[in-house]
Amino acid sequence: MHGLKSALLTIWRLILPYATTRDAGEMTIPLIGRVRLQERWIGIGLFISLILINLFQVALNVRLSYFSRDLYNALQEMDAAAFWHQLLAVFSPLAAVWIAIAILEIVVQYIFHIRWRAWMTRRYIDNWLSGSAHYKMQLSGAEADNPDQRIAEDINLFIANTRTLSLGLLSQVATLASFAAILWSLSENFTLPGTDIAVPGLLLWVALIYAVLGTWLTHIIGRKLIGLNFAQQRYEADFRFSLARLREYGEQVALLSGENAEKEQLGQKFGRVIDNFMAILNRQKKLTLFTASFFQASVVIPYLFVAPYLFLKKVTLGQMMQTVDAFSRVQGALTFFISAYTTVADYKAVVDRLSSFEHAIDATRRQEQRPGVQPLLDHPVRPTSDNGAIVISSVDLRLPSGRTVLSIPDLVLNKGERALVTGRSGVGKSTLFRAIAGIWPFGAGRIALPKGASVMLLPQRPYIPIGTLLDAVSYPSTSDIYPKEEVAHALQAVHLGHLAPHLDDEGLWGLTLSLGEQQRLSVARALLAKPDWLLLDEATAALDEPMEKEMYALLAERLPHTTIVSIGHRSTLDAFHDRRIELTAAGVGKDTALTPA
Ligand SMILES: Nc1ncnc2c1ncn2[C@@H]1O[C@H](COP(=O)(O)OP(=O)(O)OP(=O)(O)O)[C@@H](O)[C@H]1O
Repeated sequence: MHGLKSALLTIWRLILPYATTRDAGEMTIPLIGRVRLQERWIGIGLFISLILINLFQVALNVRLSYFSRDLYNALQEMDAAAFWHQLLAVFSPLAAVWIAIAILEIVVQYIFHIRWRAWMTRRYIDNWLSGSAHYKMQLSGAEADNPDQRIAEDINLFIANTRTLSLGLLSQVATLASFAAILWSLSENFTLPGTDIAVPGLLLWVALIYAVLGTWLTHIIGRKLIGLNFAQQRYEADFRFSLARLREYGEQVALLSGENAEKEQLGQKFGRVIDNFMAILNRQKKLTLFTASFFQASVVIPYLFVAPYLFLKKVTLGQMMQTVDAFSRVQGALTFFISAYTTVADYKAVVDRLSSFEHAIDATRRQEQRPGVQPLLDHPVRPTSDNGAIVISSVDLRLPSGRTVLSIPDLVLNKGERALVTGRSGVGKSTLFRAIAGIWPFGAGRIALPKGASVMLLPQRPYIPIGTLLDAVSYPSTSDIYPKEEVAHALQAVHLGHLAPHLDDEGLWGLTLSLGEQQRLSVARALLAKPDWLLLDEATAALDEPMEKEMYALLAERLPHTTIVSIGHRSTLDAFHDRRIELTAAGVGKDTALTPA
């Protein structure tokens, strides 16, 4: 019981944000035109329409059950006129309304689904990306597996199942209420078969006992499916992700002839998919054996009870057929849970996956706000400096494990001064840059940035998004921000002018461009973005020395107001900087003034 309560609460928490959003929405309604309303009212309005449609369908079913009684009675009495009347004057208009309602239901269902999905997907993407939560989740180990699957698939399934199960339940309750009344009145005077013991509403009691027993047994047999379905989704997503990753790193795998290792790993991942699938099959087999027998038996039961009365001529054929129909409807409503068990099992898995994803994001944010330590990232407001410098005071950079990687008691990076940060590999240079950029959550201390200053970081291996070359060069801005000519000029400046005619070409640019070309493309991004601070983390390490020199000269010439701080190992970099700061395990080692060439 407690489990059910907490599951319902979790579902409610997932539904609530859409039901209470104040976001503006717009919708075109036939005959009325375009309406602007808060999105929640549109969603709630659509859902209420679905409820009404479902109730109307139940009412139609009740009406049809009387049609069926009258039709069979007409047949039994060989009354042709009554038969044709029932078929043409009663059934035909009911059937026409039935069809129209079915179409309306589909349309409303689809619109409701896509609107809720669009809203929820946007919200999840926002939450996942804001404050670099996607990255910090990975770092802190709070990451929920396969976030892509949760956003792309689980939201979709959650909405589809919430709709089918809630509306299904509602229409089954309505069916139960209306047909239970019919069943009661039809079997009001029944006696236990073969005896004179009167049991009013006998068939209703039979249906009730039978269904409660069936539902309980279904749950006992099927409950393992919930965990198995959860695992299945995870294994499928792991396997898919490995394939996608292999595609991305195809060249490295081919160069290292890593295909055998890949095959082995893919085989293992797919093996898990198969093993779990077989476990599901096993469980499903037992469940189906039970539910199928249960449903087959329930076809015969009403006949067993009513047929003796028909032969004694105590009920008409029409009454018997209506009783059979009512029994099966009541039975169907009561055993809704049984037929929907697999959906419920899937649903529970999806709900768990979405809520654990939300928890992981929340946990990451809470970690940033842990009391007791002066958080490195004063999220969402970062400390600012008044003198235009980046001021680092008492900073202790740690790893996710808690181990300190670098301590810097005091370091000021002055505006306009080109600084080169050096130090042995692994000393923590990149981690310091991450902390300055505001994405490294582990550690304590204070890093103050000039108020309102924009900071851009160019890593050694630039990220190239999937899309056109224009998308790649404009990144992190969108491709409509810069005029194309400006982008083409930036490409020319970094000696990639030959790519300018291909700005609109879609391609795997991250795979086709050499690392040096990608680094130059990254410099072009900086030329376009004109940040106040540019942090180059070995961002030109793949270039030959003359080209590297040219890139630094270009940045100095085109971005005279940008302060450059570089990380690098090459001694030739000294010539482009005013100051060299050497980091050591003990903190800042030598801090030397340089004379730029
Ligand atoms: N996400 C992470 N989880 C655990 N350890 C990490 C993580 N990122 C970095 N580290 C560790 O932190 C230390 C510092 O890494 P960092 O990348 O800052 O070094 P670096 O000085 O830039 O090295 P290099 O010159 O080789 O690029 C390394 O020992 C690295 O293994």
